[in-house]
Amino acid sequence: MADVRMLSEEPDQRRVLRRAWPHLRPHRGPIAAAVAVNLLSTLALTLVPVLIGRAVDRLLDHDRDGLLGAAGAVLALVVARMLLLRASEVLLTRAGERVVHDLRDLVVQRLGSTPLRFLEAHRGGDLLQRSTVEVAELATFVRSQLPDLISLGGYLVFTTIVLVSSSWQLSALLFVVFAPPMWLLARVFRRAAGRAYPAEAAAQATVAATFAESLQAREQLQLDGATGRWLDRLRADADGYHAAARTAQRAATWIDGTWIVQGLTTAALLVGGGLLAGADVVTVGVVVTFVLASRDLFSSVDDFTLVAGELLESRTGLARLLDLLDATAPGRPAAEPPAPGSGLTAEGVGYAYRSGRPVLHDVTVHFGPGEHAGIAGETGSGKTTLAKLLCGLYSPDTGTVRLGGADLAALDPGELRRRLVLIPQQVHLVGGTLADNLALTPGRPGRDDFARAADRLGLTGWVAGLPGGFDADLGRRGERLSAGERQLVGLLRAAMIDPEVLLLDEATADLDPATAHRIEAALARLRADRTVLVIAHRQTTIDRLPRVVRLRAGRIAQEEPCR
Ligand SMILES: Nc1ncnc2c1ncn2[C@@H]1O[C@H](COP(=O)(O)OP(=O)(O)OP(=O)(O)O)[C@@H](O)[C@H]1O
Repeated sequence: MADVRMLSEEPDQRRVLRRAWPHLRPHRGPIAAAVAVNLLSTLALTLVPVLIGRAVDRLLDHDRDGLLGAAGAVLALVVARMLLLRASEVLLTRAGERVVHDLRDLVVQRLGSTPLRFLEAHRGGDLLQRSTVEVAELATFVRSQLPDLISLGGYLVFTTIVLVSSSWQLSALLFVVFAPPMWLLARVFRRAAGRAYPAEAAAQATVAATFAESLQAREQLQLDGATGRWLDRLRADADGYHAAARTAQRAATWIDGTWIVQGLTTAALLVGGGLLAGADVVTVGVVVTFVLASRDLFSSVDDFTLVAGELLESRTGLARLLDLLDATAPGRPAAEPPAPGSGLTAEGVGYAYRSGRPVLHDVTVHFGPGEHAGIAGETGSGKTTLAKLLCGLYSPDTGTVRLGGADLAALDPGELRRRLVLIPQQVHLVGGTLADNLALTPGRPGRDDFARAADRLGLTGWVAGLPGGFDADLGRRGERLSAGERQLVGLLRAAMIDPEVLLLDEATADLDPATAHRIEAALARLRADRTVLVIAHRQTTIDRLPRVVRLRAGRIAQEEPCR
């Protein structure tokens, strides 16, 4: 079995920003502008305590004009800060939303074109969590926390510069009393949160996956009377999530220690500042500036630790999303499309769903252009698997499938889907009308195309018989149609795509004679100028086919002579 790159529950959290850079680069201009405006607004805020300190010194000097000037400057700074902050929030949210929007598009596009083997190897809930919940959380972070995070970072830098340039002695005192314990607390929090948050995200994904599975398997679970046991599993997953969430909560309590450090620092500043002012080393205004700025600094550090928690969570989500994007990145560049009309060939093809248990062995078979043939064999002999390999839905583990000489694995996926169409046993339909389902065909076909396809396949009467015609509501996932009727929808889609090779995996469910006849008649009309391969499950079909390739336990057993 060819290796599938499995996504880890614990994503690679190193160099997340560098890995995200290719997705940020197209938006670097708006991001840089938003960050610059945000930093300007932060600078305005940082200068307020300095001006208040100056105002206090003017007051003590009985300098009335100086006092009024400082007070006016404070007012102007506050207004400027408000306007700049608002502008930066709008700019940053706009730029961030664009990045998230593009990421969402990309993940949908990658999941749509990634090999089925990758999708089958992962739990649906996990992929759902990464491609929807993780993206939504990133969008929330960009809208609500990212502007704060940038302001806080800027505020810490600007305040440090202002304080050091006002008094190095008080700055040294502030640094010695405040920085080491805060650094220690931040380190402990980071270590605890670094483990707890990914574990919480993984446990949440497990609950989503089990829940999604229970919806898919609900009928079978009820039929088997296994609902109780399944509930036990759901409960165990929920307990796991609960425990992981509590650990994450405990990690967050380290942040409370910052209150004690803040109280100690204010006391130290008041005593140290008082002594320095008494010795005329600094003015009273500088002490006021320090006390005010340090209070702002504390609340910034508080906010920073809170936002840092959100940042770590969002970083985990972004890392999980980037892992998914890396794992689903397109492979080698597409090869030149082959000229039409050289037929379809499997050369020494082997395939295994699970390691060491191949279901196809060394299958070599050629179907010429315009040939009408069947693939038959007992249940489980590998007919459906061969059909999926012949239309490029799966890539073989060994050997090659070629269309007119070109390896299907190297063809552009769009080209592949236009030239080879497989109608499976169970055609999957989406909730909505017949027209909604027919519209899910390359080239954005409209009503006229639907009507032409129906006319070409002799299905106009069948469509007219549905309540509402093309507007007939097919129910959730098309459940109002039988397996055979779903295949008619598949044939209508195929008629619009007009592929070079059409593979039909006959529905195994019992078809009513009218539907069986409609499928046969539609296939006969579709045959002209194209290779049509039928995975034949019914003897009546086998009897009608001009050539039948028979599989036994994954090998070509015999070819029945042309009739
Ligand atoms: N998605 C899958 N994962 C694992 N094993 C699979 C999967 N699909 C098919 N198989 C196994 O591969 C083997 C071949 O299955 P396949 O569906 O190709 O046979 P088939 O001849 O089309 O059978 P049928 O006539 O019942 O449709 C079977 O043993 C089946 O259990």
